[in-house]
Amino acid sequence: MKRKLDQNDEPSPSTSATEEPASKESTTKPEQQTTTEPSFDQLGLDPRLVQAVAKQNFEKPTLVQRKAIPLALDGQDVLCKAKTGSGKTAAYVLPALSTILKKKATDSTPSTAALILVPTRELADQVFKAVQEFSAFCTKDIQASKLTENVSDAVLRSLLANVPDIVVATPARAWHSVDTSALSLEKLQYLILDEADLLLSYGYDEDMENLSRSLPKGVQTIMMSATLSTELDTLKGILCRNPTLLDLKEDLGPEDEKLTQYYIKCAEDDKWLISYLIFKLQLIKGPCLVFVTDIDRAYRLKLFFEQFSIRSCILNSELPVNTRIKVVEEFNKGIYDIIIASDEKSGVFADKKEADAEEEQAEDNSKSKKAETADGEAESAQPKKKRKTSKNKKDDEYGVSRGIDFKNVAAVINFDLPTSSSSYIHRIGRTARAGRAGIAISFVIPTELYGKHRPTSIKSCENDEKVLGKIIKSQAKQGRTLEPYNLNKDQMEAFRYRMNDALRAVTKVAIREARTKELRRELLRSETLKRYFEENPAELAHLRNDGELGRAMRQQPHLKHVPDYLLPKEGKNALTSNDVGFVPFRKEGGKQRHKKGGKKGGFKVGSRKRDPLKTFRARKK
Ligand SMILES: Nc1ncnc2c1ncn2[C@@H]1O[C@H](COP(=O)(O)OP(=O)(O)OP(=O)(O)O)[C@@H](O)[C@H]1O
Repeated sequence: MKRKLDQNDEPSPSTSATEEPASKESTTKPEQQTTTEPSFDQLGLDPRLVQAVAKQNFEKPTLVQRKAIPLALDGQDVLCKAKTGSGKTAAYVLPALSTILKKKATDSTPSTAALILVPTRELADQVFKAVQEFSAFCTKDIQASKLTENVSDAVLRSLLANVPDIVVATPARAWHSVDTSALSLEKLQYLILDEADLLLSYGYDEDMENLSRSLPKGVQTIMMSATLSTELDTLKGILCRNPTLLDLKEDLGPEDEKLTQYYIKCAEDDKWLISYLIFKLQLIKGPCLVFVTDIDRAYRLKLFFEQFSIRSCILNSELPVNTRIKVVEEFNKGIYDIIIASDEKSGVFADKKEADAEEEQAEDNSKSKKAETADGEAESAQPKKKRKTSKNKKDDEYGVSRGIDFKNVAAVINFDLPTSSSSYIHRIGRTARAGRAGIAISFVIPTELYGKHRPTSIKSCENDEKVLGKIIKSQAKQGRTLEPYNLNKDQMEAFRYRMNDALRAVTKVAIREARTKELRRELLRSETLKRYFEENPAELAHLRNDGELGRAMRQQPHLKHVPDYLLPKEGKNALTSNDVGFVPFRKEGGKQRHKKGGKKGGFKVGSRKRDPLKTFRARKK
């Protein structure tokens, strides 16, 4: 009989494949956790790891950690679905490290015991850092390597010469290392696939198949993701695994929800106007991630913002991986407040017409399989589907909406709506992480307004309304809602000519120039090219002198300031009768909001009472 685990159940080897804990005691509400929930030192982990976890200030294991760690330590294959930002990394790194330490206590022969595969280089970097942090008290016993750079085979061999216990890599780099005999998987005990459902979408099909043929028998497999897709069935087929499914749904009440989601239906050019207002008038303060469809769009928005003196930085697949990692690090340190990320991979799922239908199908399939497994029947191995090589192979190993742990993101803004509900889940998952609050605002172009403003129209938004419908449906399954975000159109109008002025200045030439300028800067910084430039100084000089900044963009200094006369004098009640998600342009009575202690007011996201969008303080320059 199918057995349901509740929050206090310890998973055991006989655990059924299903997991519907409907837990309120999730990571988002640690204070509600009952005393019967295990602490880190009760999970069976090596004490040195528990010490490292304490050093990270992790007070209690999150739901996914409580459920997955015992199963993994017990030697089971696990396929785990848990929400974004719920702590999946520790849930697989800790048991892998613990198993290695246990083995090392009796056998010190060097061997690579764990391979962690991730879809992007940024994620590899992040996971590698997590491995280092968790092994901080056993550095003598744990050697880890990260394989992301396109280095020569000789360098690769030297990197792996010390036979690291744990390797973090993208499937392509992992397979290349195995293929060139730099890495041996003979003694592998653990295979971990993070963002598992994405590995095939990123075009790693062949690499995964090749790797699967190099795995020794009996390797334990852990697959983690925040969304399930049919790709996972294919992966299970490739790896011939029959994992226990942990489908962790955190059944939070509305009062527990830390993520507030809004959508704004507006015309194509209104997006630019509203975004300008949001940032210039500081309707949102704190670190923001702005997602757009492609690289040109990102530079266009950046140049548009620059004219209003709104500083932002860019993240895209064209930038070298080290630059991308640096951008994320600097954002996490608070150096930048706005990242404009082109989520080129959001089309991964959209490429397939029935993406969301497939996703739902996958969930249904897993449910029926859960029932089978729970009844004690062995789940039949998936018939190997003919796997097409993904169109996205040409893409770099880049991804920003999946897995990257941006810290303290106040808001995610879908300037361009993604084209599938899965992409939406991962994008908004960059905020409200680890129990923190956050908001998501998505622009939606109504069908009748699509293509009406050619200069700002973009193909990916053609079906925004349809996609919004799917998003609302998929969020409703998690008990979440999206609310319309109401703006007073009349008040916005006063700013329209400024928006148009700025938009007109951002020509195609200006965008191209900005794009090349950024690449040029990265080339000049490149360590790899240092030697080349030493030998070819003329080329270096040429690169340095090739183009001045902003040459192609008309400079309009007057746009940098917001004149007082543009700001409405009335309070918010005079502006609208609708109070939901309303953006007041000036606080009632014209007084500015100050925090206790006399500091200038900001907002705290996630609380209705302190809705960031309701506590605006206009910046007058
Ligand atoms: N037990 C814990 N207590 C407090 N913070 C935690 C705990 N576990 C993880 N975190 C923090 O939560 C954040 C999110 O963790 P992580 O990146 O592992 O989430 P994730 O589930 O893998 O997210 P995604 O699906 O987006 O990849 C990290 O900053 C991490 O340090």
